[in-house]
Amino acid sequence: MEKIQELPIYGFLEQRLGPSGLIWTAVFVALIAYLAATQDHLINGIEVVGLDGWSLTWIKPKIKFLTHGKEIVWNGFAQCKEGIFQCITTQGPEIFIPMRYANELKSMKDLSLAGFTEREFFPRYPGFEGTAASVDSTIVQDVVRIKLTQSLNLVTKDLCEETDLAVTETFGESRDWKTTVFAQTCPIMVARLSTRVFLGPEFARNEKWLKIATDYTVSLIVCSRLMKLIPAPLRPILHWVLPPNYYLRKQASTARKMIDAERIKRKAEREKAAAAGKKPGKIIDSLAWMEELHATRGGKFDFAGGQLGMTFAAIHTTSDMLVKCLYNMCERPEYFGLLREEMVACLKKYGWKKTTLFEMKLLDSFMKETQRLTPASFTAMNRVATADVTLSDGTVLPKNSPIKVMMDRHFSPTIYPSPDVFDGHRFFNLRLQPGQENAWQFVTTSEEHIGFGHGQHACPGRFFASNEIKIALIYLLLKYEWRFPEGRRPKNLELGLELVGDQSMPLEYKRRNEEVDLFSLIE
Ligand code: HEM
Repeated sequence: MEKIQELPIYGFLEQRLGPSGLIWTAVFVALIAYLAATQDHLINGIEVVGLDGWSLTWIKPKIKFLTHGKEIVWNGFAQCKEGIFQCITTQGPEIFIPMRYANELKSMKDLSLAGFTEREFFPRYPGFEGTAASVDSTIVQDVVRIKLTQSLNLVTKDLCEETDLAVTETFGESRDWKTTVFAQTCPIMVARLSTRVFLGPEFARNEKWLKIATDYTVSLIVCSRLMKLIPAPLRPILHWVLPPNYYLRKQASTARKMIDAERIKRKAEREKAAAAGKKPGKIIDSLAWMEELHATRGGKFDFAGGQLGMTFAAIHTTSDMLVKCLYNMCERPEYFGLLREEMVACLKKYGWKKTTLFEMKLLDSFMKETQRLTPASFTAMNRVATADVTLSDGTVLPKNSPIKVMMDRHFSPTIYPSPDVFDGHRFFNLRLQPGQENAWQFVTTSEEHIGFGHGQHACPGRFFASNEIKIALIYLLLKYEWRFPEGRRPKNLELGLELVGDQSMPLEYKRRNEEVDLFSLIE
């Protein structure tokens, strides 16, 4: 300190600012230096696009990305060699890679999805347990990939039963036109259907749980976005005082109490059955599968976090797809007749089976086309490189760099003629080509369609989601007529590269006579 006091500048500043002003200036300078030293740096060797100049915290380009993300990324793709570039997204500098690399990237062991989750969804902070569970263990992924997918036949009956109840309770029996903001009612309906399979009928009808199941995802996304805007060194302090984070912690803690109580109840029932020398009744739901995998694998596992994680992955993604499908049908009402015809023919022929849903190929094509043009995000396969990764063209993705694959091929005229035009029959027709029957299903991922990602981490819940969406649409279309109110069309919300179905669009609906008695078909 004595040395500093000897400097001529010290005397000058003390005279100008006074002793307390001097201390505040020193604190301010130290903070700026700290922020500059800890901020994300541009990635070496990768072309930069969309940047107007250097910035200390990237706050300006981060905000610009929220409003102009798609434009920045599409321009970068057109401008840069091999279409690979970096730009500042809401999360700092990230590398964008065209879809033709999807096969090359899909199983690279040095590209980590957990690394992306760490970076994007803050699993180490309280309240974010829903993302921590899938970073610290693979139980959630395996429950979905193995147990749920193998049990699709078993859970179809439960799904139909719950959909029947939920749709009737939500939309009623009126033969007069009524109005609903479907994007608001849909997540609650999807939460109920999914919860029936994740946690059983009691939870599916428990309003407290359904509120958590629908709200937690929204809270988690809001908190993650907010945290991303805050410079990294300030996050460990500021997250405690941000009101959305407080709400997120509260939701996670309520979920924990409910899941813990359910586990205790199930354990007591197992013990009671054992004491009576009986075999405990078999429960078929995701909590039971988590218990089963945990018992064989051992180690620590957060069951409440696991359930929140499933909810986070499943509900808003599925609901958004349903909303966009129904908007696309109202936009092209001729499809209502065509789709109903297919649904009725399949149901009459097969009843409620997994094959019934597989045979609804026009519906499947309509869903895949909806996802091609209006995916939840215009990028997928989000990863972080855990070592330097060299691509076939020689491009090096440096260790620790975050990467995203752009959905550019979804809009390529060589793969999809008239790519900007919605064609509900597009994938139906592609599947008619010899040898292509399974290549263009809604659940198939490829270098030409990455709506569910691709490769090792491709969405394991897509088989369940496909069935759930089809069953919901069967009930919604066979039981009700749907239309847009006069003169109104939905406007999807674009935020960065994300695309959410219009949240305030009213839809008109009225009860119609279904051609088959859906309830009596449930075996
Ligand atoms: C239409 C609905 C859905 C869409 C659009 C969707 C989309 C995605 C995407 C794009 C990924 C990342 C894939 C990648 O990085 O390669 C993903 C991962 C995942 N999804 Fe889905 N998803 C949906 C429904 C579901 C459902 C219903 C579940 C659970 C039942 C689920 C569970 C998961 C899980 C656990 C992961 C992480 C996989 C891993 O860590 O390897 N998703 N999903």
